[in-house]
Amino acid sequence: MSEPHVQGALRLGTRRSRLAMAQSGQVADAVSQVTGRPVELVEITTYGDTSREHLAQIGGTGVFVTALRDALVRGEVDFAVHSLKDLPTAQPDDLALAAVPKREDPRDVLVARDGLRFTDLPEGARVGTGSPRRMAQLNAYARSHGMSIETVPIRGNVDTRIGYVRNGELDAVVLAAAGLNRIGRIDEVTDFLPADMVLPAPGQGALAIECRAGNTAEDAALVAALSELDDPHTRGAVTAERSLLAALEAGCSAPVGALADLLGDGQIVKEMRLRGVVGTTDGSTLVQLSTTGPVPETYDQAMALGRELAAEMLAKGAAGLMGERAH
Ligand SMILES: NCc1[nH]cc(CCC(=O)O)c1CC(=O)O
Repeated sequence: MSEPHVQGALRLGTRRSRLAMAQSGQVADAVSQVTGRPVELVEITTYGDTSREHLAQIGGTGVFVTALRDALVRGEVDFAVHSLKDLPTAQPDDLALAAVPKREDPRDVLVARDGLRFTDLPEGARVGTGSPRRMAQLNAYARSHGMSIETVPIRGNVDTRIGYVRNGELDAVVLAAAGLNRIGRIDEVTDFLPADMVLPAPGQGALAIECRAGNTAEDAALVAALSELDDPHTRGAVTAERSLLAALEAGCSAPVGALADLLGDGQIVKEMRLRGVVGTTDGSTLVQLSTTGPVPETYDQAMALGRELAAEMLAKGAAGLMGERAH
């Protein structure tokens, strides 16, 4: 049940987690600025928040998103903020991805005991992550560098995960830099994992602002107002990354990493590079490829880059490495 809302206020549907509240609060301020209207937060519980199952088992795709989308479609809220990496690649017709604001640091990070960096982890170190993508790449890195680590499937919110390190159950956990930044805990990072070691999830570090697609004049006006918060560079990059994911027919719990970035000579941007990886969680097999093309001028061109890389990855056996569960 939502409270009767303040006259003129926009209702922002949000999950209750600290991360969701932090990112919704930041977007609420920005939306207030561009629309001149107050924004009120409406808390919504999603299946991903209440289920104790491992994400990979409950299917991953969309578990954090569905309840927010339902509230949007029912008209209980006016817009929602998602972590883009949690958003399924198929966009429902009745909803619009009105804005993708400028992306934060897309990297994964390590929070380890005693300030340890990944390469300093001792023999047999227990590294917590519920993500098959992170497991695959960290285990592959460890194998090829003569390290022995044990990846331990965990889940829970950011506080819970860091708690496993603080209480000594695990030597380290892997998280997204962006999430830690947003909740003010970036100081606890002991190692920023470079993209050539661990490619982040497609869209990691970016937010998505979603609203109804605009069947009424009011909805259309909101799409237009929210689109002022869109960052075209971020949107181009995440469009390529998500196109790769979609073309691999993988969901957000699949072991797929992707990152698009711009390559240049000093200030002159020359090309967009898209890197992608898929692998088995034990790290014994990885398909990791990169492609470059002209900086896309349209989202169709960005999508074409993603599809092109997906085709190359599929030709190298990527399909056989997906659909695998966390354990
Ligand atoms: N799957 C949960 C989730 N969704 C978005 C983020 C972090 C913020 C982001 O990537 O934008 C996280 C936590 C994490 O992976 O550490």
